[in-house]
Amino acid sequence: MASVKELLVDSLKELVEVELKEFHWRLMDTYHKRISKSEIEKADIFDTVDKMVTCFGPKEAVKIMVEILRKMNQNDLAGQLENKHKQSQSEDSMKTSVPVGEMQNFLKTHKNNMKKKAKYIFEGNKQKDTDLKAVYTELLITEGDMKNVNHEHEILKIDDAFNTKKTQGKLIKCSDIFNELRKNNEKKIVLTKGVAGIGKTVSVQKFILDWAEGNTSQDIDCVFMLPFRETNVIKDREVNLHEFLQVFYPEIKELENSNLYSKYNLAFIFDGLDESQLPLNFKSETLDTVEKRASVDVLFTSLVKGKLLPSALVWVTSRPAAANQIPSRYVGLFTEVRGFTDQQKEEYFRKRITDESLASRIISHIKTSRSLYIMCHLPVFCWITATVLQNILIENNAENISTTLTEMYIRFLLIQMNMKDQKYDGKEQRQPTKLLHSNRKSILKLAKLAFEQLKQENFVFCEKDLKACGIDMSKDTELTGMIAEIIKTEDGLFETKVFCFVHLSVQEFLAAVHVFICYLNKNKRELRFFFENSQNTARQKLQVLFRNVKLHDLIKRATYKAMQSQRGHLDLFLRFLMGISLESSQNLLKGLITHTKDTTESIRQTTEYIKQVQNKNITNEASVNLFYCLLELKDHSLYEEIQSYLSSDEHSGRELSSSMCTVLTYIVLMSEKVLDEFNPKRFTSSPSNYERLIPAVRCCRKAM
Ligand SMILES: Nc1ncnc2c1ncn2[C@@H]1O[C@H](COP(=O)(O)OP(=O)(O)OP(=O)(O)O)[C@@H](O)[C@H]1O
Repeated sequence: MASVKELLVDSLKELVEVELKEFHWRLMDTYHKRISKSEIEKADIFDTVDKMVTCFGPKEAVKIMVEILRKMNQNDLAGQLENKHKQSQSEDSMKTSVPVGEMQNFLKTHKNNMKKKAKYIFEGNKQKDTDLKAVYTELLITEGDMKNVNHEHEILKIDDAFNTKKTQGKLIKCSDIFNELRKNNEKKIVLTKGVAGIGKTVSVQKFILDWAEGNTSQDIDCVFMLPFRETNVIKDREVNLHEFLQVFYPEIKELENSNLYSKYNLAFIFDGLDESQLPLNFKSETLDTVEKRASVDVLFTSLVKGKLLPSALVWVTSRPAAANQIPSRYVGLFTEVRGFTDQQKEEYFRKRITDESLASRIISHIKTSRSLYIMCHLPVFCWITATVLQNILIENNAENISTTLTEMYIRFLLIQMNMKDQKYDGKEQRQPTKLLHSNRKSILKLAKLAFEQLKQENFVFCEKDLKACGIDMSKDTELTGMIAEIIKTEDGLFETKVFCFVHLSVQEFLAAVHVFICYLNKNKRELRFFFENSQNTARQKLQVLFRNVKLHDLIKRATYKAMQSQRGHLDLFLRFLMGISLESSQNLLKGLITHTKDTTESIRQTTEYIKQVQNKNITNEASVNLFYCLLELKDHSLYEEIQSYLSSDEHSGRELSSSMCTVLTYIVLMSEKVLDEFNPKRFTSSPSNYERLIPAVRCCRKAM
């Protein structure tokens, strides 16, 4: 039986040249938003069919062709196409072992299951799941410039670069993501980047919920959500696509011989590329059939390349540093999650905290602290802040509220420990030092686990990994609130449980706690990771063990390691490590740490060092991360310096480095303030730096 494409080609072959022209004109007239004019103008019948199928999917392409042929009075041709398509569908369904009714049942059940999963946000509290709709606040997502993501940008075609730049900055709703992709061109993957905790996973969840509730993207029959952290578990297996999906969706087991992969519109969402342990080798073999087995890496790269299931849609999310692992030539739409605007921050707190007066108090409190307010553009930080401040303000009306990200995470740790004690051990609320002291062993074990796994870029662990750090699974309460079981897989007779931290940022925070405690306790063996490199001789390795490790040395090495990391997996860790070194943080951690250390001089040296690095030519991500590191050290001087450049008409008197230009742009974007006039010449005279300032132009009334 002929394929859909063959049926479509056969129909177009019947048209004479002028009729084909009319067909193209009608197609463009109605669907110009989804298919580009320039592509269709020069297309022959084969190109036209290919474009239609890629753009609309096979079923919809037939429907559209029938509709246009009817408008052209080609009723016989339209009728023939419709009948042949129906016939081929019923023949197909007879060929498969799965009757149509059963398939429809599966699709319905799957949609329902996806709805149930997407309904709640995973915040580590099994007893009290957070309802997505109750707290979901629209996020700022913009169409970005792939050029900024890909290191190979020099080889991008000029017209590609122009096309992306033209629309740069356009706002995109997560529920429209695939509609936007299809408007763009025939490439089928969306790549969304965003820093840790900015709301990538929640955006994906919101898309799924909207789809599963029948509100958007109803042309997609089936959506599969595939978090990279979970796919890592089977990364070494050889599987075909069906077997791969079955690991996450056991309900598709019976559909192996069905027409699910050939006749239905499918969307695959791969969340968290930065957590992937796949080699992502796009130059390796390519798979083009569902039946053949290959490594998970080949399956994923073939889907992205559009060779495996060419009409399926793919959405990949990633933290910025890892996003460049997908070559830009496969990306049809590139978006960036930018977090909450000032208005959205407020909206979030009002949704999350139902007691209106408490919400108002929290909002006004956050507004009084500059760094807290800036940080709150990160939704994850809003969540932690809401949890912490709610607790503090309800409990003891305290006025002295911490302001750094790190201090918020320490308080979050205290809240989770307190909740655990009250729930499982029936203990009354206790004073923080006592609370940390009594949970010391558990926290130290978790912190060790966090660091051990972070070093290896591992974000999911099995019972064996927990045991290696002395965590006893039978004492389930040890894990409560900070770590959670995510999946259970059945491997033959054995059941494997897989765990992860409640949020990746919690793992990064605990890893920093571990490293700081090792520094305090002079546990040099544990700190070797920062001082060693592969070229070290055995003697040099031994020297590390005898060296007196100074805090600013350790931080310098950690900064270097973080900037070396391809996937940026140490960025947040670095911020926490700096934050913990402050005396105020050490005081909060009393009970967990046995003694504190005066770190004033080390911190002075560290801030100086960061400012030196900021003057060098470093990546955008490193610039922004180091800017945050300074805020973590409660050093607001860079922030204030940049504000002064923005508010004055004068030349700053200082030529800003490329890194400082990035930070300036970042501050302008985050502050939401519309500048009256933006004149890059005030800050820099280097044309290459102007490029880093382009996004800031969006936020001003007049740009020079
Ligand atoms: N749009 C939103 N509305 C309300 N809360 C949100 C939103 N986006 C994120 N959050 C909150 O922030 C937390 C972190 O978000 P999410 O897990 O989506 O971040 P992420 O970008 O995927 O981070 P990572 O790269 O670390 O995995 C969520 O658990 C939720 O509490």
